Amino acid sequence: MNQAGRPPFDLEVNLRSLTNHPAQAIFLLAIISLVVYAVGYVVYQVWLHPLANFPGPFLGKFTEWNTILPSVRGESTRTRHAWSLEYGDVVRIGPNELLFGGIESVKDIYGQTSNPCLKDPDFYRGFTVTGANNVLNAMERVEHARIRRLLSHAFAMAEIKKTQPRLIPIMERGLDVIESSPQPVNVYDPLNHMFLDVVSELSFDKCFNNLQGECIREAKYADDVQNISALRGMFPFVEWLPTTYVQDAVKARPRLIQFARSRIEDFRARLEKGKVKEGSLLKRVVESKDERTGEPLTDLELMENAIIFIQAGSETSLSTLLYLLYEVDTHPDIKARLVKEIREAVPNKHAFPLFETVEQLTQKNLTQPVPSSQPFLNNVLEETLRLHGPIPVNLPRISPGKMIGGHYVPAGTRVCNLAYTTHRNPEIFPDPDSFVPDRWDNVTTEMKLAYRPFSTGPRNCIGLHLARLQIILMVSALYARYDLQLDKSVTPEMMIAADRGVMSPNAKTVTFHVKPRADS
Ligand code: HEM
Repeated sequence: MNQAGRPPFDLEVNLRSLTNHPAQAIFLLAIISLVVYAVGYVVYQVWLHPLANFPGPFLGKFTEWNTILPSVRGESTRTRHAWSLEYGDVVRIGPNELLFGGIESVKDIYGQTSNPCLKDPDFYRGFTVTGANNVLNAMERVEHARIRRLLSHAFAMAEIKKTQPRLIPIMERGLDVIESSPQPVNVYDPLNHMFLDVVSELSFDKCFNNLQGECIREAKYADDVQNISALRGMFPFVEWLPTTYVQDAVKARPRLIQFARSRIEDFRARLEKGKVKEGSLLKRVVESKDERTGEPLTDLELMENAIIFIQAGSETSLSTLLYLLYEVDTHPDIKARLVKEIREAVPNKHAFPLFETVEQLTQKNLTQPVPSSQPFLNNVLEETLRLHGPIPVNLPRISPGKMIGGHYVPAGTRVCNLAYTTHRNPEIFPDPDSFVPDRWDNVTTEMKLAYRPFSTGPRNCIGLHLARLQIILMVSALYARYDLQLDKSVTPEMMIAADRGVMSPNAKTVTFHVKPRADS
């Protein structure tokens, strides 16, 4: 007996007892192997892995949960930004994942190069409802280029301008709903419906009519499905989770497919009868043939792309417009300048402006070198997109094995550079958290590199002209027609962005007093 009153440890006796109880022995062996494997795994990941020399949070060196948990909590973008501030320009945030924060790496990750970083299939494969490819989720360069070529003509600014006779009546309807609502009015819902109506008109060639209370369920199917797209890609088993959020998305998918299919069939039927209206985006797409194969998009591809336009093109524009109105209203001097500029360009408060009327407010005046006399609306929009662009989020790519931002990154490593971080670089954008439209009077090379609300390179936003046109038209029409005043109930906390892939005001409540313009 030892001092504690226990018999001394006898290895031979213990081993003999294990041989007499094989089940216990197997269990013990399994536990020991597991512990050895776990210790070996952690030692390898932390000290011997090819990414071991990059700094970063300790958990991230050996577990994906480091990035998964902030995503599930809707805190992915702000958490990643905080890591960049804490650890520097290159951070190892996952076992096989690097987060870049400097502008040098932007072109290496997202730019047009002979050895590009392609989209991460684990992330993007969930962005399809039928399994067919669309322009957002096509991973391979050749396949993506084929779809993009077929779509790009329809999305060129010249074509987008031609859609105005179809868009403006929808926008007018949106204004009517806002104006006729009891005041003050939460503009979130009518503007959300309006952008969904606009994008459905262009994508399916038939408006949802959300503003009139139609197709609300169908628009929600698209939203529900989108909520778990990225999660589905990374964890295919997520659909088994019995939470309402996930199960709503699972139920919505077949309904969305059925709805989209019927809309495409309806479009085909109208096309055959010559009943499709002019300025139809979908008509342009259907007419496009691949210059290599001579083939157009298949009906399944048409459907997939139409759904992606709805998902990518509504909440993004909505969020940008809401933040612009909020920032302008909370900066009275900026509001006075912007309203004056718009009312001078659009003197008739009863007419809805055409884009051509206000376009000069969005372009630099090259004959006028005095910065302070540059168009102000453009600066206000750029500054809104810098601070509140709706997709400054994780857009993961895979390194093919190359130098990125001055570091060699092995093939297969997941890489990303957040626009959220480059948009807040204090050396490029002094006083980065303040809303300062005038900073866009003097655009430096660094600002051009850092600023990418629509991303950059071959996978940048195909809808950027449409986004700009509809936001500029709405801002111009709102300030030309109305005296707007933010209601006191709207607090900065309510405007903090919810982060669900698209960032938009979390409270979904942005209340304004909207009165017809007082002056003549
Ligand atoms: C202010 C509004 C918008 C912003 C800030 C925005 C931003 C972006 C960004 C950052 C990307 C890159 C996504 C990635 O790499 O995964 C993107 C891609 C895309 N956007 Fe937008 N977007 C806006 C509006 C629109 C609109 C109105 C549409 C169409 C109706 C649209 C359709 C798309 C599509 C289809 C892609 C995928 C392009 C590709 O991979 O080739 N977006 N957008």
